[in-house]
Amino acid sequence: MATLQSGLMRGQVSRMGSTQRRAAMAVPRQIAGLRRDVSAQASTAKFFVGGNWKCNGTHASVEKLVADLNAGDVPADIDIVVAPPFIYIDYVRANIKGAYAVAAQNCWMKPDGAFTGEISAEMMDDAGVPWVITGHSERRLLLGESNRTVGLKTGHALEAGLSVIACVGETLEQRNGGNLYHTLDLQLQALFENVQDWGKVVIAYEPVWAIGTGVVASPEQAQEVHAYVRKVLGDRLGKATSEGIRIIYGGSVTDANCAELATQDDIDGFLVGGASLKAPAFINICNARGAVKA
Ligand SMILES: O=C(CO)COP(=O)(O)O
Repeated sequence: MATLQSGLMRGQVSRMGSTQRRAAMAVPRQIAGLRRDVSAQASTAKFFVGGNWKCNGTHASVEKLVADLNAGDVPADIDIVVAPPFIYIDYVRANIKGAYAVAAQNCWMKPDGAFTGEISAEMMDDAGVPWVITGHSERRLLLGESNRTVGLKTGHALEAGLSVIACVGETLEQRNGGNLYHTLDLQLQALFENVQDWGKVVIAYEPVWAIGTGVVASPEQAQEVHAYVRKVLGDRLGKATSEGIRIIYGGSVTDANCAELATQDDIDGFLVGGASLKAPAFINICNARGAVKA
């Protein structure tokens, strides 16, 4: 229990239900040591906050969320992107203020054709949607998207002119089985095989065990993985490129835990699920580092 407590934010455990507590107890605070020295690199990137609304909302609730986001003060010197369900994207795009860009939560990997139910990156570009999320763990795990599929979608979206938030992250079984870095290596390799222009890619590290569980990675746990990802990027792309790529953290981020996470050298922002549906919390997360207001 001491290990669990020390790995979580203060007060978090007492607010959890029993299922969440069990999940939290299975999360080791100390993960296997890094295979390489990662201390030589640090981020120079602009802070980035994404709100992934997932499959949530009604027209009425989306209208209210947009109005509430429009009423809030957010920093002018960061990037903020919200990802509504497809059917509400155009409404949000047309009505949200300029501080926020919109994203789709998925895209297809061909421009057009007989792909019933899919929406292509070209269509998003045509409809004024500049961002897309690829490789979210819910699509990997619930819809069977492989590393290869995620790589192809990411590469295709970039070629179609979109910017991409590409998600990586391990399950609890992978972490506990000592496969954290191997899992990340394979996920990143699929991106290396398909991405030409890294200037339009944000990487979201989202440990599956932290998504929607209330069990946030500790700042040290998140930093350790972010530093590893940046080192891998640096080895493949060069130090200057890797330092400019945003590596953001997702998994039970709230306005209570974001400030401490944001102090870590290699945490360049957040991808927020549940808390992005509440405007005051999301606005507070956008202000996690404190900055000049828009
Ligand atoms: O999956 C996530 C963002 O993409 C994280 O979700 P939660 O913030 O609800 O844990």
